[in-house]
Amino acid sequence: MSSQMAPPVDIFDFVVNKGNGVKGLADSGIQSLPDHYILPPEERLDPTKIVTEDSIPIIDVSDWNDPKVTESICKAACKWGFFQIVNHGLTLEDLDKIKDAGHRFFGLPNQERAKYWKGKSPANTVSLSTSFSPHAEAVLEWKDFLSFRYVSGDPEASALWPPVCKFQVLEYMEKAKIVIKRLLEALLKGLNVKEIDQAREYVLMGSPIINFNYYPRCPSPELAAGVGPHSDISTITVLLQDDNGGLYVRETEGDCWIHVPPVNGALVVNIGDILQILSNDRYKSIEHRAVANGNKNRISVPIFVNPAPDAVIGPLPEVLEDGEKPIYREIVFSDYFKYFFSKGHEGKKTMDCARI
Ligand SMILES: O=C(O)CCC(=O)C(=O)O
Ligand SMILES: [Fe+2]
Repeated sequence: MSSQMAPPVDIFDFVVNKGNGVKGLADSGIQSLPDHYILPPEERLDPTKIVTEDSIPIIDVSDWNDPKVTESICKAACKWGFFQIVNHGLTLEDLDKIKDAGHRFFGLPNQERAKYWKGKSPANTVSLSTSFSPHAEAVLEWKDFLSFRYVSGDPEASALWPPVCKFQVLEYMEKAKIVIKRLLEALLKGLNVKEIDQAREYVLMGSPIINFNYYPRCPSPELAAGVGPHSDISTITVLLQDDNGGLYVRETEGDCWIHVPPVNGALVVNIGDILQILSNDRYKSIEHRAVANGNKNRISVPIFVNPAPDAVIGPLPEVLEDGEKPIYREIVFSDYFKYFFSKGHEGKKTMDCARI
């Protein structure tokens, strides 16, 4: 089908305004990467800056009650801001089902996907977009994403979300929620917080978002950004990647990038800006980026464990109880969220707006 179609003349209009996304572009018969996606050389991932000897920890969480598990999680959060977990309770089948659901959605014809395009979607809680902030970016990112705001038991979800994937998304979220709570309990224990009550739950995980990130096969992946360098604004992010690889994490010291190798059955966990703020910089929200693949479509499924929109975020009293000075002022999560999306990806600059 694709080779018989003429590539679009106005790329931005086709991809962004018409809601075909970069998936529509990849299917349109283009042979080379359009200028809109070509990064200036200094912004490309420099292959000489990829570290291979270091690796982020892989933590076996089969016994969440083992103090060693908590210790490994908290240590990794301080040192790397990133780790992978295995034996977390989600089965290989659970993980395959959610990735398959994402591929089904992006396998729909352009006009079927476009029904969910941002601003046109039948539901407030689901929207399809491309790149990051296409109207604010100098160069577009080679990525589409379908985003679901998850509210347990929400009737809108089963009525209006895309039928090809809605039940799998809801089922995955229900199961992942258990893992998320365990992770947060461990991480908060390391900050002297004994118990996560309802008020704390509202702040830590009041409004989770789950995405299907879709990176279609890319004509020149080395020239493009799948996702440019950024840190997540979440409390934590729990990400499922496929076996293509392509996720890189910035070294805590230095300017090199560490590949996060796909590990069968693992989930990648990273600390987001909100938990860095709550922990007054004990835990690190680390910059990362993703590249598309030259041979295959890549999918990843992050859950952004976000605070409720009106939650007020600042360093936790338990962290400051020994007289430590707060590094951040209090912010309302929805303000932080809006600021993040008002510009292109800019590494870790978003956090500066909260710094005292
Ligand atoms: O696709 C990936 O591996 C990473 C995506 C990511 O960093 C994000 O969606 O925030
Ligand atoms: Fe991210």
